[in-house]
Amino acid sequence: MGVLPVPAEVRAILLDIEGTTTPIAFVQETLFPYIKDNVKEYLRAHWEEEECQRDVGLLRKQAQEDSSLDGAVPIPLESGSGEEELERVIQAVVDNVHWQMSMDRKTTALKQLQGHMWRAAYATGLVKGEIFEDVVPAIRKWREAGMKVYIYSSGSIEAQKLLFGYSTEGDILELFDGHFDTKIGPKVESESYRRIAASIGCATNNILFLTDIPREANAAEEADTHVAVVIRPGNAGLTDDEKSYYSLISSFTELFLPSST
Ligand SMILES: CSCCC(=O)C(=O)COP(=O)(O)O
Ligand SMILES: [Mg+2]
Repeated sequence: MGVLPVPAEVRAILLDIEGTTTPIAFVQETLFPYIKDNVKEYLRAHWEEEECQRDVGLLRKQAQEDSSLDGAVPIPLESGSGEEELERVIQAVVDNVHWQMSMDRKTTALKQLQGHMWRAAYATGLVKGEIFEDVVPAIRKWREAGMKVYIYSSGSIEAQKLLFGYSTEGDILELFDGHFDTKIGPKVESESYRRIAASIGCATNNILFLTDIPREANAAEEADTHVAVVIRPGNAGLTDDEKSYYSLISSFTELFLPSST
């Protein structure tokens, strides 16, 4: 097992979810198929609700922005009433969601709808958020050492809270000082990390960001945030250059805090 000393100026640890706290397989093989299998039925059941209409509005706006992309699926406005017209629009939303998911897009519009859909899956016990076994004990230790701990995921804040609120380790939301999603900006843009630091009330170099994705690590580093790339079973492989450039950990227990005994 390696040891990665945490720089003394670090006051907060910012965690990615998929591939960092949580197996990619859980997201790709449990959470995402639930959306694909249930989106049509969900839209039919919730169509008249304000939240659902807001989600559809966001998806429609995103579809307009995506109109020049290969295979993009537009979402028409409902023109008139009737079952057939409603089914036509719902089918367009379903096709749009499937198209976005086929490319694992991280748009806020898609992530908002997914977060709302997962509510029922978690609340009924159909799904429990999977977390690597080193995560909870390590976070408890960091917090005892005075470290703040935040989540930054492309999954919506609501989806994050469901995953950790209904996790295999129980409700562990108390372990986090706050949550960020793509509403603060995409994870591959350095400005997002400056906004997160401003929101936490610290400098970017007071933060250590743990992620499985080198592009995200690169964006954070450009903003002067400390980074380590996390290697977990099922994560995409790294190039030799990435392996030699980034600090790497395969378990949260490998982080060594200056105040750790
Ligand atoms: C937090 S819920 C499911 C995860 C998700 O939708 C996603 O896109 C994961 O992205 P991450 O930024 O956590 O790698
Ligand atoms: Mg990730």
